[in-house]
Amino acid sequence: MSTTPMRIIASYGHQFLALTLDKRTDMDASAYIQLVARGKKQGYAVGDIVNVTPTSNNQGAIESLQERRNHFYRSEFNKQKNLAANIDQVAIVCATEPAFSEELLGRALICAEVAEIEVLIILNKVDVSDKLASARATLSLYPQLGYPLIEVSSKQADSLDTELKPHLAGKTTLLMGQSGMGKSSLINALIPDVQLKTREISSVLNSGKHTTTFTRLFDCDINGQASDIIDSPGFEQFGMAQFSLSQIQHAMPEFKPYLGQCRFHNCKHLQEPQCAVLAAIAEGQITEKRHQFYLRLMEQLDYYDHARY
Ligand SMILES: Nc1nc2c(ncn2[C@@H]2O[C@H](COP(=O)(O)OP(=O)(O)OP(=O)(O)O)[C@@H](O)[C@H]2O)c(=O)[nH]1
Ligand SMILES: [Zn+2]
Repeated sequence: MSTTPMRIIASYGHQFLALTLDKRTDMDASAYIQLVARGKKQGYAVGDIVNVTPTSNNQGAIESLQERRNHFYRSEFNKQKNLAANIDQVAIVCATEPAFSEELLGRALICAEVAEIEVLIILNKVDVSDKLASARATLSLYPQLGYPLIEVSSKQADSLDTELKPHLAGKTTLLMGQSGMGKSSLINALIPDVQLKTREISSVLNSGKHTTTFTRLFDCDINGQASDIIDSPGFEQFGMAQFSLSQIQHAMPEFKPYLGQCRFHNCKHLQEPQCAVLAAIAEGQITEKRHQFYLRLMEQLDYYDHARY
């Protein structure tokens, strides 16, 4: 039997909704096809193109996955948490208040680097003026590492028009952030009727239980260009059990010029003699803060490795 290519536009646990490639998410909810994964349980992500055998009007079985351009996920031990596939960029929402976790930001940046996906850092709630200076001070490092940083307030439409929309127009963006950073407020401001659309999806996906804790894609018009925004649940952790130490080292942009320059080829940049990374820290080319971050990641990899075997 022949299969039909479809794009996954929502996922909740092991349930998926998809649309045929000619349809948009702002059409009637009856266009959504509920998918089941056949055979070997494989992880699928919002944004994946899958080949589907229709089983009834609004249902189908996933037969295979089309090759991904990229794949963004986090993982704790063997549990893989798919966030999105085939995206142009990851936008990480931070806020002046409540304070965001720089650790989680750093981890998300590593995942994006390994997956070779562009990043945008959004500082939201810049109208909270008494917290602005400290948020800016924390984030000032990241543009130096090559990550674009913009400042917005979801309560000030002009800041979205001038700062945010030009970055989103014509692109597929995964929007992520810790709970409370204002991700939903940004999406509400960007996409009209989003709450209604979310309710429709949630009724199909989760048999009537209204939940917003699923990942879903909205195709929308931004500055006259077809754009996709993928909304993901607020996260409180960011496991990276999938990576090797070398991948992490290469995912730190300021480490890159020094890798391979140490005396020992397998240098871990801990306290080895003639370590180029440690020398760069002493010269102020790499911050102490990022080295500490790197050491914490390394410790965690050791922990995963020992716990696995
Ligand atoms: N002052 C100010 N408050 C904001 C802004 N954006 C959002 N908020 C408030 O911050 C709180 C959290 O916003 P949400 O949009 O629900 O945050 P979220 O990141 O979607 O959080 P979860 O739904 O828990 O994932 C709400 O009380 C919003 O009104 C902003 O730009 N300025
Ligand atoms: Zn070294």
